[in-house]
Order: sequence, then structure tokens, then C-alpha cells
Amino acid sequence: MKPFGTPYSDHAVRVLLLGAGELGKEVAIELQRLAVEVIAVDRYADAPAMQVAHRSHVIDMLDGAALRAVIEQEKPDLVVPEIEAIHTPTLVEMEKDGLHVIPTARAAWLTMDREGIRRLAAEELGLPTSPYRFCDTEDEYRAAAKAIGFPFVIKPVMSSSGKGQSIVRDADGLQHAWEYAQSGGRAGKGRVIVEGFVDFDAEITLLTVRHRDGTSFCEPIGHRQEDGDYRESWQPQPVAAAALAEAQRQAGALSAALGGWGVFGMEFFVKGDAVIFSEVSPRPHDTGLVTLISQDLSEFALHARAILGLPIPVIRQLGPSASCAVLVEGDGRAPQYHGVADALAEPDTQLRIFGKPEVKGRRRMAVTLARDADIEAAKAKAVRAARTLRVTL
Ligand SMILES: Nc1ncnc2c1ncn2[C@@H]1O[C@H](COP(=O)(O)OP(=O)(O)OP(=O)(O)O)[C@@H](O)[C@H]1O
Ligand SMILES: NCC(=O)N[C@@H]1O[C@H](COP(=O)([O-])[O-])[C@@H](O)[C@H]1O
Ligand SMILES: [Mg+2]
Repeated sequence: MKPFGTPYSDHAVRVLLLGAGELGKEVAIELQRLAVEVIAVDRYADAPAMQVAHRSHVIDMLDGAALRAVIEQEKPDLVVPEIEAIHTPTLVEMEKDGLHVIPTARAAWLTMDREGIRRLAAEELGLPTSPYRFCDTEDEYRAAAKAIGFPFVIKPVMSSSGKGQSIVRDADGLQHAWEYAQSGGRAGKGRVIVEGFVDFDAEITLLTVRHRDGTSFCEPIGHRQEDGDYRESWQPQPVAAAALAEAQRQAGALSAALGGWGVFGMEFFVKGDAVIFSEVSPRPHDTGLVTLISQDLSEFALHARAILGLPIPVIRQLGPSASCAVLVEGDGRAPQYHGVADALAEPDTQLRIFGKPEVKGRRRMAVTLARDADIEAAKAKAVRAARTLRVTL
């Protein structure tokens, strides 16, 4: 790694963030603290990370030529994908010519499509997963539904945050779920995965950090999802020792197969001592927002350290903590946030307002964070803070 430099100078350490949402904003802040020059890219102007970056670009990141042009113009030391919706074949091509992609271009490519990562995890590495089938047509989908049985989950292969995803409980739900998957994916109509529904005791995100000195794990994060999108998360989620060891084994194997340095959000279902792999983000995870209050080094600080080749000698968990997503529904620009003072009135409570410029439909706009004597108290406090906020459009 070259020495750390000065932003706007020839010797600056330059990081190009592909995706500039709430997760990228926190990564950008951590990089800024080390005087790394941060360039944020997203599909729309004034995205959260753009507001704290040195410069920004608005491009269609699914357009390979546009992506190549911005990378060639900026010549970053590191390219840091922040979302899945990127033309990853371009990153794979450019990596051959020396571009450094976090964690690797292949990891970004494999995880942008549910098929790539599922086949690597289940078929190459032999990790336990839900039963699954990929389908391109409605006929294939109906055959998959029969083979896998109710209830099952259908998701577009290219989607995140639950977009286009449904749980189908009986034959009456088949048609609507198919149509929703065809309209909800980021690449339009097309391929879906049908997964057997896992009846889990708990689902966890195991933040796994690959860094210059090895692999470190954070305490497990528990979370609650609705419509495939995270609503609340907490840490530490109690997990039996044998199950935790198994989750760490699987996370270690998969992150090693993906390679490179950085944070991986490894999602697992836990049932008794059984640990079933769900999916992985080769980057900080939304449920990991809780680490902004629960750890001395948040997942964003850990990502910054790991990708810059810095040591992570210890990760300190600071006590039972929780996060609660603030979702806003409606249609409008430049929202206003009321009740912030009240939301922050209790001890050990924090708030992040992302600063997203508009809402169309339903959008995560902020998160509350709380620490308390136990998980239940922390969750209740984070929920109270979120309910105290009122957002007008
Ligand atoms: N096979 C399954 N069995 C039971 N629940 C499931 C299954 N697949 C998904 N879910 C539920 O839906 C949630 C979202 O699924 P998944 O993580 O695959 O979607 P996503 O769109 O990639 O979400 P994100 O981008 O937020 O991680 C899971 O966290 C889980 O609660
Ligand atoms: N589950 C993935 C996830 O949480 N990603 C986070 O949401 C942003 C997109 O938000 P938007 O849809 O409101 O623009 C992404 O940029 C990332 O920060
Ligand atoms: Mg997920």
C-alpha cells in the first residue's frame, strides 16, 4: 500500500464508491477520517454518500461503457462496490488490467446474481441451503413450485432489499407472486429463484472481515425482516456455541472462496444446531447498521480498515444494542424530519438521517440506534425513537 496522502493532490489515496446510499455514506465518512479522497457514484444526484464525498458522478452503473469511462477518468486506487446493481463484467475485465476491486471483481460479479452465489455456496462448497430451482418461464416456475412444495419463496435473481420477492403459501398465491417477481427485479422480466421456505428459529448476519492479518468475526446480529426488507436488527443475538462455530466455519469458507479484503455480511438461518446459508453481501450489510452503536469499530470502520490494508487487532462489542429502520411512504422531495429532539431524549440513543432527496413509494430514510441493559430493552428503545420521528414530504 502506498503512503496515505492528501485529498486533491497527485498522491491522494483515491477510492471510488459504486453506490452512494446510506451504507456508502458511513464508509465514506470513515475514509474521510484518514484523508482518503472519496469519489461517490450513483444513479441519481445528491445521494447520501455524495453529500460527504470529495466529488461525485451520476451514471447508470449497469451501463458498462459509462462505468468504464468514470473509472478511467478517476483512476482510483480502489473501487468499492456498495450495491449489487453494477455492470460487474466490466469490473472483471478491468481487474485483468490492474484495477483493484473490493473485495474482488469476481465476488461482485457472483453476488450481483443470486444464481452465481447460490451455486458457488451450495454446489461447489457444499454449504447447506434451502432447496432451490432457477426458472425462466412461468411453466418452469409452476414445475418448481410443485417440486419444492408450499410454502416457498420466489425472488428475481437480480434484486435486493426484498424487491420482487414473495412467500407463496398455496396455489392461490402462485400467479401474483410470478407477476410481482417479473416486475420487481432490477433487470426487468426474467429469471427467478424458487427456494423452499426455511422455518428458522432465528436469522443472523455474521459480519466477517477479511483483512491483512486474517479473518475476524463480529458477534452475531439478529434481525427481523418484513417483505424481504430489514426492519430491526440487534447484537449480540444469542446463538448456541456449536451453531456459532458452524456459522463461522461456513462464513470463513465462503469468504475465502470469494477472496480479497473487506467486510462480508453472511446471512444464515439457524434452527437448533443447524446453520443454513442464505446469502452474502461482499460489503457492509444493512442489518449491520446496529454496529454504529454496538461496536467500537462499526462495520463501516472495519471495511475501511480492511480495504486499506490496516490491522484489526480487536473488535469490541459495547453491549446489547439495536437498530430500527425508519421507512417513509409517499411521494415527494426534500422531506423534513420532526421530533428529532424527542427521539434522542433517552440515554444511549442515536439517529442517522440519510439525507435521501426524495421518496417514491416506500423508502428507508433513517435509522435509530440504541443500547441498553439487554436486547429486549435496546430493541424497545430503538423502536420508541423511530416512532417518535415524523417525516413530512
Ligand atoms: N428460503 C427462505 N426461507 C425463509 N425465509 C426467507 C427465505 N429467503 C428469504 N427469506 C426471508 O426474506 C429475507 C430477505 O431475503 P434475501 O436476503 O434473500 O433478500 P434480499 O432481497 O437479497 O435482501 P437484502 O438485499 O436486504 O439482503 C430474509 O432475510 C428472510 O427473512
Ligand atoms: N439491502 C441492501 C441495502 O440496504 N442497500 C443500501 O440501500 C441503498 C439503496 O437505497 P435506496 O433504494 O433507498 O436508493 C444502497 O445504496 C445501500 O446503501
Ligand atoms: Mg438478504
